[in-house]
Amino acid sequence: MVLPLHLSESWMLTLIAVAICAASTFLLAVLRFLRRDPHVRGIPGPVYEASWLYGNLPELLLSQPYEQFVLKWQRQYGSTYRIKGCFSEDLLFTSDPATIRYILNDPILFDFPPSRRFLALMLFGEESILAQGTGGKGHRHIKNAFSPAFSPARLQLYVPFMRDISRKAVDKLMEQYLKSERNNSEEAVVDILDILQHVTSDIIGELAIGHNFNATETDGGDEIARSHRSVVILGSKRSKSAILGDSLLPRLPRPILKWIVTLPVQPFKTLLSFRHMTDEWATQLLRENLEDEDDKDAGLIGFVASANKSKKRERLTFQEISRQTPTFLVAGQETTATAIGWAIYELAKSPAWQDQVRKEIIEAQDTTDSSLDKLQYLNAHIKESLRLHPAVPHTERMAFEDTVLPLSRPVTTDSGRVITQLPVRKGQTIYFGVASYNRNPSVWGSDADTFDPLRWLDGRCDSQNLQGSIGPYSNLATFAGGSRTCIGWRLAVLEMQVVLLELILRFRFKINPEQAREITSCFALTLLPVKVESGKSSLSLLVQPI
Ligand code: HEM
Repeated sequence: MVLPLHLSESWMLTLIAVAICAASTFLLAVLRFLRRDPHVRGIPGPVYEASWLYGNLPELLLSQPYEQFVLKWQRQYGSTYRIKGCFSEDLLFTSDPATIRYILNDPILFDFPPSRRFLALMLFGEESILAQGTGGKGHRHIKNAFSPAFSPARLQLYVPFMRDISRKAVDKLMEQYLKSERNNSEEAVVDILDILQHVTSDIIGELAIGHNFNATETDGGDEIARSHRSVVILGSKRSKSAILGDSLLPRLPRPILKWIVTLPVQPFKTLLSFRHMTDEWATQLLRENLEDEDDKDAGLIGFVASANKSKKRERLTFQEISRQTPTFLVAGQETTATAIGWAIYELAKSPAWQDQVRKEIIEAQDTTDSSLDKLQYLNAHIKESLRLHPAVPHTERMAFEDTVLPLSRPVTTDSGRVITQLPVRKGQTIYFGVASYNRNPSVWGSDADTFDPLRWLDGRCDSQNLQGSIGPYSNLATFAGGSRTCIGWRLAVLEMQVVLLELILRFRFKINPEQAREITSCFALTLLPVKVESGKSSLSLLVQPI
């Protein structure tokens, strides 16, 4: 039988790709075996759940709730333990404040493993801040140039816009409420996840690139917003084969990889289409900015481009500016939607506390702009929510040289030796457990696992009373720290303040008793509070207008 040419070609290509992957799997397994680090291998950790092919990664990445295994392991083995990766690779997992500080604060010794940078490179281009290594000049150069665009004064300019979008979200919620069936208390079950995703999409679009996606009003927005959504959905699909793919693909030689990503398969098509679309948009935006001295409507990217024009030395290149467009859209949208979702979910769980937060907002004389920081209950709620539910629950670093990790507490190895520091070899992957650190009893006390916003008001979380201080915001690991500290953390907190304020004023949220047990934390690109049914995630709560 003769296959049509295009079909036979794509079959051939797929076969070659499969053969390459199989050969690399074998090579990788051999390499892993030869490079096993005796120090890390001797650290206690969960072996019983691990399979040779996937290691403990299915427990880490696919279990619901996400915390199920990481907290169990933390209780059992302490803040530093070993887990298994694909092909039985020894990976270190840590929530130890001393180790984390050491790792985050040395940008040359530790950075993303090549696999992470490769993903960013594919999706955003090599000039993206996420694709640049912290050991080189490029990362610092880009970060220094963009940081002023996220200053408190600059972000305040966008508060009226954020309020505007939040009020559109209120209207949308009301529309859905009116369409839904109500119970005797006039409450209706409404899924708030899509609305939050549209709100944060609109805000990041306007802030980053001065473009209104109009996602909240139109339930999805324009072509770029929809393409961005497809990327988020693609990234959130988790499975054992995705785990294997994530482990294998980035290790293939660059030319083979470049060829593989051009294969006519849907995931690559989605990624490339998003990249082309945002590239085109950013190019047009920057051209306009170059021609127009006073282009005030070009968002943070335009602000940086204007500042760049007046620089005599160390100017950013066109790509160094434009490639941050897709980076900010992806890094800043889903994360913030997730964070707001968790904050509303926690309010819904505690009606009395919710009333207290609302009362404070109503009684405040001034809830505009900078006065948002004075709303102590609202801010305590935001901090506690970010502590217990970090949108990025763990991240990875690789040691680029042999080194010795400090430990704040001694670890007893499998052979019974007590160690107070841990030597690791060049190439060792270390998981930084953000969620585990934020719930580490050695840092936050024995009730670290309990949602208690009052801990932020009674001095328990003052720096001098905590065993560790890591991130840029309230000693939380939520926005990481060191050279890869989240550039958008102030924006995220401001967005949470504005959106929550508007929603709390207009609606009362309650847990729907029928779904109370079904909502769980699910790691799908970010850590979401959702019920997953037939592949669709939802966060349905009982909503009642005030
Ligand atoms: C609640 C919301 C957010 C959370 C929890 C969050 C969390 C994080 C974390 C943990 C990192 C470090 C990643 C790592 O080391 O592996 C990071 C980096 C980053 N975030 Fe955020 N983020 C949030 C919102 C935003 C926003 C609104 C933006 C908008 C621009 C943004 C842009 C970035 C960028 C560009 C980086 C890379 C920084 C670098 O490599 O130097 N994030 N974020």
